[in-house]
Amino acid sequence: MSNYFSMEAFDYDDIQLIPNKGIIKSRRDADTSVKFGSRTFKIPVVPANMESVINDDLAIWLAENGYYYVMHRFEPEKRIPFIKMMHKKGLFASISVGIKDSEYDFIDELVKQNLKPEYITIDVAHGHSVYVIKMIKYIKEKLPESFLTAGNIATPEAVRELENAGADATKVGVGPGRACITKLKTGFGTGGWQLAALRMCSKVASKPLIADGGIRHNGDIAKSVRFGATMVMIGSMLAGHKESPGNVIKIDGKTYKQYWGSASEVQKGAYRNVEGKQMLVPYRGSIKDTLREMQEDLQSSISYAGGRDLNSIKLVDYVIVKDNIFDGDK
Ligand SMILES: NC(=O)C1=CN([C@@H]2O[C@H](COP(=O)(O)OP(=O)(O)OC[C@H]3O[C@@H](n4cnc5c(N)ncnc54)[C@H](OP(=O)(O)O)[C@@H]3O)[C@@H](O)[C@H]2O)C=CC1
Ligand SMILES: Nc1nc2c(ncn2[C@@H]2O[C@H](COP(=O)(O)O)[C@@H](O)[C@H]2O)c(=O)[nH]1
Repeated sequence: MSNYFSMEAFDYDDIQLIPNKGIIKSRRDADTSVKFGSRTFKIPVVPANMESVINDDLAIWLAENGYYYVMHRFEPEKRIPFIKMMHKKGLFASISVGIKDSEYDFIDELVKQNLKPEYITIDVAHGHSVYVIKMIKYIKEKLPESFLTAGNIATPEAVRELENAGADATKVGVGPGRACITKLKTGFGTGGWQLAALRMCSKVASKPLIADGGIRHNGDIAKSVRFGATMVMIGSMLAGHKESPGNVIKIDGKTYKQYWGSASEVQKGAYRNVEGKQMLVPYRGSIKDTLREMQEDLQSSISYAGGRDLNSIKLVDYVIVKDNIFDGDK
């Protein structure tokens, strides 16, 4: 068992990365692309696989425009038509599954229909579980060509066990999400120290990690890359767009969109094992502008890191400046 007591706990707001001598003439020369599975994507960012963040139209747009996506699993009967639709359009299919018995039938049905989604994500709250390990083994046996991500987890032990079971990537983050109340309801998770948890997991990971939850500023993407993330999953910051599934709400002349947790009462339709809430996020226009700005900011990060691509960010020094980073206005 690791000794977590001696671990330095810090989060995104406690860290600043230290610049190196720049070697590129323009930020436009910085390459933000990332390989994940057999494909290369424009930026290491993926919208959360939540019903309030992604839908069919957005998945199509993301796949067509060089971005990674993961469709949510909350309309299970639509997954097979979704895979067929994406493949008919010549696009990759990336779906989520759970671990209940019916999900084994779903995998069997994919095999029966010879449907091979390029990416599968096992999406459960407590990913370090014998039932997740069982599902990983089943999927890798039945659909060995699909790139399989498993999560969510919080510890190096979990990374090792899920990788050893056959996962091609693991997803780190239990409780740091904006719509999350896991930390309050259960007392568990990486809320408040997600970045340190990511660093700890990256020390043992031999396959890609996805940092999931807690991103509040574009600079947090570069910080995630510095501490070991290949991909960064984002919910609340990508839920307020015209393309986002939530309803538009106007209050006192300001426009918002609804964002709800996947373990919220709204999602579950019942108040049972609720670990999420519904909230409003500011309306932000088109997602393509937000993703473009994320790419530009990441290009600046690469320049400050003194390199030409994302690898340069992984090597920079950093300082911990606890409770000292303000946005200039506070
Ligand atoms: N990243 C995060 O911090 C969190 C994310 N979520 C998201 O909410 C959605 C619903 O999650 P989840 O409740 O796992 O989905 P499910 O309702 O599909 O539950 C997964 C399965 O695991 C069982 N289970 C056993 N222990 C736990 C546990 N501690 N937490 C959850 N399930 C457990 C459940 O049984 P039973 O219901 O009978 O216990 C169920 O069979 C997912 O999309 C998940 O990613 C939810 C919470 C935290
Ligand atoms: N504890 C809970 N976590 C949830 C729930 N629904 C989603 N999530 C996780 O949050 C991230 C997104 O985080 P954000 O900080 O970018 O908003 C998402 O990918 C899930 O891992 C929930 O109901 N409870």
